Amino acid sequence: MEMESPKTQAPLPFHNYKLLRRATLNRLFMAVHMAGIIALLYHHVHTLLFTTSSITFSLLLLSDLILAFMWGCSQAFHLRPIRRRELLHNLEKWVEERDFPSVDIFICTADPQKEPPMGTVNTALSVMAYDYPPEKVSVYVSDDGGAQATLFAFMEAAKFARHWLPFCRDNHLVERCPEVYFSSPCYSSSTPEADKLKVRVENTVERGKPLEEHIEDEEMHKAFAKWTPNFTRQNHPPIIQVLLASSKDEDVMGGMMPNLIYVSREKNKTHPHHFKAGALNTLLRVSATMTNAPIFLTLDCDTYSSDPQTVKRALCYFLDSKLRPKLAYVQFPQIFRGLNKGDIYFSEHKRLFQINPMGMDGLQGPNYVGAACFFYRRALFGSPSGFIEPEIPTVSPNQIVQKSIGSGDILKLAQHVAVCSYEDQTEWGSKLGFRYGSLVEDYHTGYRIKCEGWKGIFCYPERPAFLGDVPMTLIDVFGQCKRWVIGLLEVLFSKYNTLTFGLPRIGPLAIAYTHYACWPIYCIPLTLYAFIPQLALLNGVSTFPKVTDPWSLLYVFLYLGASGKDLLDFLLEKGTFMRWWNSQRMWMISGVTCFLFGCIEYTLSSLGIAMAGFNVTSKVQDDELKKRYDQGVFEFGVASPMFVPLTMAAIINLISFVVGFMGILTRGMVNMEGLILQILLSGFVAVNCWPIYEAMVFRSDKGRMPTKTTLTSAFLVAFLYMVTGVCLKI
Ligand SMILES: O=c1ccn([C@@H]2O[C@H](COP(=O)(O)OP(=O)(O)O[C@H]3O[C@H](CO)[C@@H](O)[C@H](O)[C@H]3O)[C@@H](O)[C@H]2O)c(=O)[nH]1
Ligand SMILES: [Mn+2]
Repeated sequence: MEMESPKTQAPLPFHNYKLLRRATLNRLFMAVHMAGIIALLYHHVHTLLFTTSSITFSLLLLSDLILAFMWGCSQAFHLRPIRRRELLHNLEKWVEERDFPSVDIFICTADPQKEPPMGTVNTALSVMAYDYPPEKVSVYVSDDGGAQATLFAFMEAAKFARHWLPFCRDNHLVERCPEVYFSSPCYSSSTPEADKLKVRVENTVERGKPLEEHIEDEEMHKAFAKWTPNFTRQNHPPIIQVLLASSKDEDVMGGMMPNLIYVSREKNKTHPHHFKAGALNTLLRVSATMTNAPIFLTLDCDTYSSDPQTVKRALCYFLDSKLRPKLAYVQFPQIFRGLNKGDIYFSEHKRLFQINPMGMDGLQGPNYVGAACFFYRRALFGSPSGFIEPEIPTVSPNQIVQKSIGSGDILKLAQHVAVCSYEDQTEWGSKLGFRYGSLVEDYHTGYRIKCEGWKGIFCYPERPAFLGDVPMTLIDVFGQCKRWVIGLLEVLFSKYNTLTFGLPRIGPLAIAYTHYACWPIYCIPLTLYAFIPQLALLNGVSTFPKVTDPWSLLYVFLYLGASGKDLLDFLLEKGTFMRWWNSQRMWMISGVTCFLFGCIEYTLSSLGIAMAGFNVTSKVQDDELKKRYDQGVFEFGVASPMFVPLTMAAIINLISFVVGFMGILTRGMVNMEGLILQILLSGFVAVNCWPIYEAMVFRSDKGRMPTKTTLTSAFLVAFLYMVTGVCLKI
C-alpha cells in the first residue's frame, strides 16, 4: 500500500531541528586535542629509537595508536550534533486521521524462560493501546521459542485487551503498559481482569502448557494441537494464529480493536534461522500477506511503549514530503527502566543510545539499534531509486491486501512465507529485508541501507517513547557485550567493511560506523594498559616520562582533556557524575573481559573451531538478585573465565600501587620520579577495582567472586610477574 500524502502541502512544518550549541566547542576541542595526540606519537617514536626495552615501548605505542584512531573516529559523533523537535499540533491540524497510514508492529521474543511471556504481553498491550486509529494498527508477535505458554499468554492478552484499550482511551492514560500502570504509586490495586491474566499466564509458563479447562473453544484446541509430541523449539512447523482481527473483534465498549497475530516461524535443523534478523524477515513477509502497512515498528519483547503519541511523532517525519523519498527509518533512543542509582554496569549506554545518535543525525542519520525504530517498508526492498521486486508479488511493499486477515487463502499464504526453505535461492538477508551475517543485525542492516542511499532520523522526545529492561548480573552484561563484539567484527571483516565499502558511499558517517565496528579492538590498549606499566613498575622499569619532564604533562593533559570532555557531554545529556564514573569503569572492565573474549571467540569461529550464536539476554527478575542490584552491588557468582583477567588486573594494580607507594616512602620522591605516572595509573585502576576487591575478600553472599577465580587469578599474576621479569629486560 502506498502512503497517502496529505491532501495539500502543509503550510506549517511538522518538525524542526537545531545544531547543538556545543558543536563549536567540540570543533575547538578537536583541534587542540589532535595537536596533543600528534605530539604524543612523536614522543613515542623518539623514545622507541633510544630505548633498550623495545617490546614494552612498542606495545605502548600500539596502544596509543589504537586509542588515537578510536578517538579520531569518535569525532564524527561530535562534528554536527543536532536536536530535533516534532510539532505534533501541526500534524494534527493538517492531516486528518483517516489519512494516517497503517502501521505494523513487530515484537520479537525467543525464550519463555529468559523472556517471561507476561513481559512480552505487556509490551504488546502498550502498543495496541496507542493513541492511533485502532483499525490501522496490527501487532505481530514473533515467537522463536515456539512456546505454547507464549501463545496462551497472547490468547489471554487478547481478551484482556478488550477491557484495557477502552479503559486507556476513556481515562486518557499516558502510561499504557498495564504492569507499569498497576504498579504506579497512585494505583495500588489491580483489576480482576488483570489479576486473572497474570495468574493464568504465569502458571502456564511454569507448567509449559495451558490447562485443558483454560482452552475454551474449538479454535484454541486446534491451535494447541500443533504441539505434537515431536515438536521442539528447533524443529517445528510454522504456526500463525490471528488472535484479534479488527474487522470483526470489538472491545467491551463496542469500539474497534487492532489486529493481533501470533507467528512462530518454521524451524528445522537443515536451515540456519539467522536469529533475530531471520525472525524479522519472516514477520516482514507474513505481515505483507495480511496487512502490508507502509510503516512498521520493530520492538524487543521487553521494550514497551511509554507514550501513546509515539506513532504520530514518527509520522511528523514520514509525512514530510521533502524527507519521504529517502527516509528509511525513524529511530527512537533505547532507554531503560529499573537502573540502579549509579547504573553500575553502565547498561544505559548513554553514548550509544542518546549522545552519538544526535551526532550521526547531523550527518545522515543515526544507526539502527534493533528496537524502537519505525521503518518505511519499502526501504528493505532496494535503494530509493532501485526497487528490488521480491520473488512473489504478494510480499512486495506495493501490493494492496484485498482479503481479510483471517481468511483461509491468506493464512495459507502466510504459512507459506514462514517456512524455512522459503528463503532458499532468494535475496532475503543479502539484498532484501534485514541483513544476515552478523550477530548485530541492527547495526549491520542500518549501515547497509544507509550505503544504498537511504537516510535515518533520530527522534528523541522529552518523555521516553519506549523503555526496556537491563541485565542484572555481570555475566549477563558480558554475554550481551560479547555478542555485540562478535557481530561488529563480523561486519568489520566482511566485504562491507565500513572504510573500504562505507567511506565511498556515506562519507563521514562511515567514520562513525567505523568507530563502532572497531569497538572490540579497545581490548588491546585496555589490556596492555592494565598490565604492562604495572609489571614494568614491579620490575623497576619506567614506561612514562619522569614527572619533572614536561612530556609527562602531555599524558596528563590528554587524559584529563579526553575524560573531561566526555564528562561534559555526559552531564549535558542529563547524566550524573556517578554514572559517568561507572561508565568509564565499565569501559575498562569490558576491555579485559567481554571485548577480549569476544575477539578471541570471533577468531576461533573464523578458524572454524567454534560457532557463535545469539545468546538471549535474560529479562527475569529474581528477588534476591534484584535486591543486590538495587543496592548497587556487583554480581559475580559464577566462575566464568571472563572474570579471570579482570581479577588479575585488579590484583596486579593493587600490588604495583602499594609497591610504588612504599618506594616513595622509603626511597624518596626524587628516586621514584620515573615511576610516578605508573604509580598514579595503578592507583587509578585500583580505585576503580574496589567492587572487585570487595567481591574477592569481603563478601559472603551468592554474588561474591568464586574462590576458584580468585586463586586462579592470583596464581596467573605470579606467573606473569616471573615471565615478564625476564622479558622486560629485552
Ligand atoms: O533467535 C533469536 C534471538 C533473539 N531474538 C530477539 O531479539 C531481541 C533482542 O535480544 P536480547 O537478548 O534482548 O539482546 P540485547 O543485546 O539486549 O539487544 C540489543 O542488541 C541486539 C543485537 O545483538 C538487537 O537485536 C536488540 O534490538 C538490541 O536491543 C529479543 O526480543 C529476542 O527475543 C529473536 O527473536 N530470535
Ligand atoms: Mn534486550
